[in-house]
Amino acid sequence: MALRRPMVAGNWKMNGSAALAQELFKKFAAKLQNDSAEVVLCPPSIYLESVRQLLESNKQTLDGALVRMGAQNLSQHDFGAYTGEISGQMLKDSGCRYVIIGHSERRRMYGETSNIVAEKFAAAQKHGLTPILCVGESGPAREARRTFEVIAEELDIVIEKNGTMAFDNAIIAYEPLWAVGTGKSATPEQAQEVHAFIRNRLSEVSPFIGENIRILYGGSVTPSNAADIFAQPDVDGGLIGGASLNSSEFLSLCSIAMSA
Ligand SMILES: O=C(CO)COP(=O)(O)O
Repeated sequence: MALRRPMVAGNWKMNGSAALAQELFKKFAAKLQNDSAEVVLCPPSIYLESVRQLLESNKQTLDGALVRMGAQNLSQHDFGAYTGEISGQMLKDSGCRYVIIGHSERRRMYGETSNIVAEKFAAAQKHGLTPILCVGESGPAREARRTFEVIAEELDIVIEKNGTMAFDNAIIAYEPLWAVGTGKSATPEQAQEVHAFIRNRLSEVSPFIGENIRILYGGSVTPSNAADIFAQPDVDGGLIGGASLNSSEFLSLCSIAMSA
């Protein structure tokens, strides 16, 4: 059995504040005392510096806990005339270890095609960031029994452009669109089924990667449904939206992951 350390990553989306970061760190210092799960904060880019400073100033109190920082997006380009964009190198310089790639909100609302997602995946790795690649089917696709087809397509484009070995340093998040922000999470069985499919697909090319890659579930995770979802054999934690904005709920989710 591979030892995959569970991860709880908070995707704040366009929410939160420097004050929320401070509140979270106060609770981390009191309650996060072991490294059996990894905790990642992905605030809006403008707050990365606040979180970086909090990570730095809480080094002692967080001793034993693994708290890290990620961004929500990056440019596929290295530099240049791309107004409003942020490069992988800039995120790396800001202290990020992770970056979310291909979130359904970006695919849907900002025209990110699977090709762009694959380029962003490459850009992240080029600059020493670990991509958290989001995949997931829409409600109609699930109803039409096209879930596996959609997931396979989204994965395969990234594999084709970057090679399977690129997944040696990546995380995948399964986020069904019908569960994101709807209050209706996937059942533990639905999540397990898709996670196993993703793991098997990667295992076909590299059993090592299939066995070791962490696959997070995202979509309406709360402290009341997390334990059953995180307990599934192929679920390695969660990518949390709404509940990551409430420090008590987020801390509960971290504790649940630590005992999963
Ligand atoms: O999109 C998500 C995380 O990236 C999930 O959002 P919710 O937890 O708010 O459903």
